[in-house]
Amino acid sequence: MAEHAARSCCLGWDFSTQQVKVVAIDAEMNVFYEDSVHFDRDLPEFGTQGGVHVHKDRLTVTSPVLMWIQALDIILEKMKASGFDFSQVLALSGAGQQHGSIYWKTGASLALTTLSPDLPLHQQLQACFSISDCPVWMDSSTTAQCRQLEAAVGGAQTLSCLTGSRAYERFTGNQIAKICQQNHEAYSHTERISLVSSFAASLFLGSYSPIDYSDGSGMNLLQIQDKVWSQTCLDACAPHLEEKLGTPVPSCSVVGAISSYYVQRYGFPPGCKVVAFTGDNPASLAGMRLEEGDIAVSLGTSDTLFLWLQEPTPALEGHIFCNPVDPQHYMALLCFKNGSLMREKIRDECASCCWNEFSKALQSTKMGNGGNLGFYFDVMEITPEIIGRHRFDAENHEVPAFPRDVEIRALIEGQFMAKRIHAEALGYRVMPKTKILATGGASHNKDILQVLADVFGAPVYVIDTANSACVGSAYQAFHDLTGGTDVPFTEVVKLAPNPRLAATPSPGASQVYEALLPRYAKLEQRVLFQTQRILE
Ligand SMILES: O=C(CO)[C@@H](O)[C@H](O)CF
Repeated sequence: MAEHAARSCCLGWDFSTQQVKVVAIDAEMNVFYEDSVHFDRDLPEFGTQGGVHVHKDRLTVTSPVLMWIQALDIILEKMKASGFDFSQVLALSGAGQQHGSIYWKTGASLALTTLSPDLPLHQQLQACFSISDCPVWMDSSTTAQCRQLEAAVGGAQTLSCLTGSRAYERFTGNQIAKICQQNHEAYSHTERISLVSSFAASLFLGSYSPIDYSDGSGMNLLQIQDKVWSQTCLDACAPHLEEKLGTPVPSCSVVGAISSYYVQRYGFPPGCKVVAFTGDNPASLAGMRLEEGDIAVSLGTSDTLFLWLQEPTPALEGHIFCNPVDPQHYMALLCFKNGSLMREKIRDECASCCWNEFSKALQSTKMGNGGNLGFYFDVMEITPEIIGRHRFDAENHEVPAFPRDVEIRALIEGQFMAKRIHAEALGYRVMPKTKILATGGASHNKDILQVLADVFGAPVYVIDTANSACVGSAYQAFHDLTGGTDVPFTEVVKLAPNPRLAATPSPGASQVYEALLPRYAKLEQRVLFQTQRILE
């Protein structure tokens, strides 16, 4: 890569499932450098697939912590070889895949604080971990621990109100409980437990970084209203846990200056600030510059909704996290498993495998689809737990089939009505200034986006979120440089490129869907009840 002109900047890191990524952003919010190290391709000696090891039980999923450290060594050397001017880095922050946990062995802090600039990190830290293969978010082996935790606090809804989510297998508290129960020797020789985000921050700090409120909200351990650990949850998971976790901090906190290791080995300025790292989804919310009342819809293999909430109503579906940008507010995450795979199936069955035909069907059918409603879940849905295809006519009679064009509209209207209904159940409300930010594969189809705008009654914008977690982390670094919460985040990032308007609500859309949404909600409950009876 060409020699870079010296310009003050911030770095944004992302320690994601499959790679470590970095972007450099200048004061005009331009991304002028990006790089990545792909675990499977660049570190084949660890033998991961998609950055993880899926164990024989098909439930346990881990990643080797030394792989993450070696990836950081490689990416820093790549930046150095490319002539990147580290002396211009004013601050850095980052993100990590949520829920993963790292177990620092007793005495590891000494190695972390006395790093020699003559050696790479991985050679100096290889004896610092009591668990070498760390559980990550794809793990689903802790169902027993989830039930124990919910029982200890008084049930799933109580846990959700306390920590923002009912117990989920991937959530860190349940993972720690499993390690404490099944590998107590390792647990007792652990002096610090980090999330992937705070682990990465610790590498740059040269000491243990605290866990931030947002990523800490993904553990089933943090009281999201008071922003302190729930002693009941800690005690239910493992003994002496609070001392191993440290005290959580606001997501836009400076946690220290960069370790002298990076000053001497790479030329970072001694005053380079390290801003608390957070989870990849909270960082993406910052990267998409979501504001109060906005909603981000990622239309991918599974569909994910990011919501900005002032007053959340925790439920048994979805997740409420502390907001990474405004410590007084919250964010929510809703995952819908039957996303683009379902859209592609109906395209193949009803539009001759052709997106243009699919779009023509949406153009030729009216909003509300003549009262026909459909539920399309070829794999067990997460939100809510329904499986199968269920179609209803205008009189709520279940019918075996729809004409092709009606089927296509019923799929898309149903997917978006479900999103609105479950978002509103978490406390979300469409506001006059609401923007919908669409991203992911299906956001390239303007007819699908038109239905999204009509169902929500709000304008739809499209944004590129390829590096949203990295970019959001760099924005956070800048935010802290310019005064932290004293200066609105939106003010700091106002020069960033704006999203493109793609669709606005059709005339009469709100009347149509205000009438249809309650019907859809009632029929969803009916189908949910049917599914639960079948599964019993
Ligand atoms: O489990 C998740 C969120 O709850 C995933 O989005 C991970 O953060 C992906 F790394």
